[in-house]
Amino acid sequence: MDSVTLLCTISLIVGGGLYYFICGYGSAERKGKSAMDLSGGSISREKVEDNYNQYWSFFKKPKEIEKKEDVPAFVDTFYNLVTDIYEWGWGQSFHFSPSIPGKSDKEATRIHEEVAVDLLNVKPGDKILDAGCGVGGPMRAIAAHSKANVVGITINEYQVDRAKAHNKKAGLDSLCDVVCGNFLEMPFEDNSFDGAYSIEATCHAPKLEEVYAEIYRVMKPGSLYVSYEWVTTNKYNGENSEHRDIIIGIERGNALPGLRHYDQIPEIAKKVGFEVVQIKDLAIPPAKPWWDRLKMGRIAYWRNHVLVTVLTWLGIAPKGVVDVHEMLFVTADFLSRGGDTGIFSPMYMILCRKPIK
Ligand SMILES: C=C(CC[C@@H](C)[C@H]1CC[C@H]2C3=CC[C@H]4[C@H](C)[C@@H](O)CC[C@]4(C)[C@H]3CC[C@]12C)C(C)C
Ligand SMILES: C[S@@+](CC[C@H](N)C(=O)[O-])C[C@H]1O[C@@H](n2cnc3c(N)ncnc32)[C@H](O)[C@@H]1O
Repeated sequence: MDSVTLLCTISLIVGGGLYYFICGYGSAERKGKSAMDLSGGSISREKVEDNYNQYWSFFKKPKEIEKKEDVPAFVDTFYNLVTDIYEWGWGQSFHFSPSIPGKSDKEATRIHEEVAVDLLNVKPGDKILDAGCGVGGPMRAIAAHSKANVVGITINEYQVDRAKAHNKKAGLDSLCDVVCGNFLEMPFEDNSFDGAYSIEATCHAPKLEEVYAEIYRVMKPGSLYVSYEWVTTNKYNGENSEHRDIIIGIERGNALPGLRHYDQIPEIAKKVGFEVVQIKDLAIPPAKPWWDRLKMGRIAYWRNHVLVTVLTWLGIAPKGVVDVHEMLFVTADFLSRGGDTGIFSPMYMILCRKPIK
């Protein structure tokens, strides 16, 4: 073989390998978003790093994030920064679910979503609300399963565009609609929904009573609302510094203005007028650990870290994406520790009814 042929062969092998490493490798749910597409959502690429620093500045002045009016902007910035990385490394459903032996992560995710809508007793054609819908993974599973019309709301405009594109691609745009807005003041009529749900989203509200009251307002009397809440459990001890570190780590890596204890959830629901029909921590055994998926992904996260660093260095990914990825890397560890110690659950389920007056 002459040297030119040898060089071409080596370049082909190295190039092919690199292409597979960057674009091809990954589980089924990761396909669709490649590392080459990582962006800062609606933020222009030169401002990603600044916005990441701005996100952290909220935690330097913790009182800031207690101000109701500042929280939506802080959450919006967070989702501009993380949405692409979530889709690339997790899929279109931005939540956890208990592991199910013999089922893939994708199947376990879908089952967790279907459980929610099954609790709502909705009929085909009913109109239901998804408060904090992300890029619509749950919305599409729920619409396909129940044949209900789902209207999602998210504070993040980039997610609205992503969700609409996914709905269309899945052929579900006639059942699914998405609007950009704040779930603390929704652009919907009183008593207009036949049911409502939120999956790991209301934890972003500075005051849970405000989002519950708003969801209550738009629901028809007699209809049901189910939420999967992020909470601390009875195992959490505020005097224990390890516990405190884990919870602070979870709050900071997930744009949370402050985690609530699970006893507060039904109290708040009753305060806004709901009847509490059922409460259950879906993370409790015999449910299998929801954090197994995070732990099992560790090698892939290292690979992702290398990839994101190289892509930023080459100028393909915007500056700042490496920092965001690193923040999520650290968060994954805090979340796993929250699961291992049992002090935290991301799936405290509450089912409520708006009474018929
Ligand atoms: C409900 C919320 C989000 C929950 C989860 C969907 C996300 C929480 C932590 C995220 C991730 C952590 C590690 C990332 C990894 C380093 C990267 O290489 C690929 C993406 C991750 C796995 C990422 C995916 C989404 C999470 C699991 C909150 C915000 C209320
Ligand atoms: C972790 S994601 C979950 C998304 C979706 N439920 C899922 O499981 O894929 C939280 C969602 O809540 C939305 N959210 C947070 N605060 C909000 C607010 N004030 N108004 C509207 N949406 C909000 C975010 O934009 C994001 O879409």
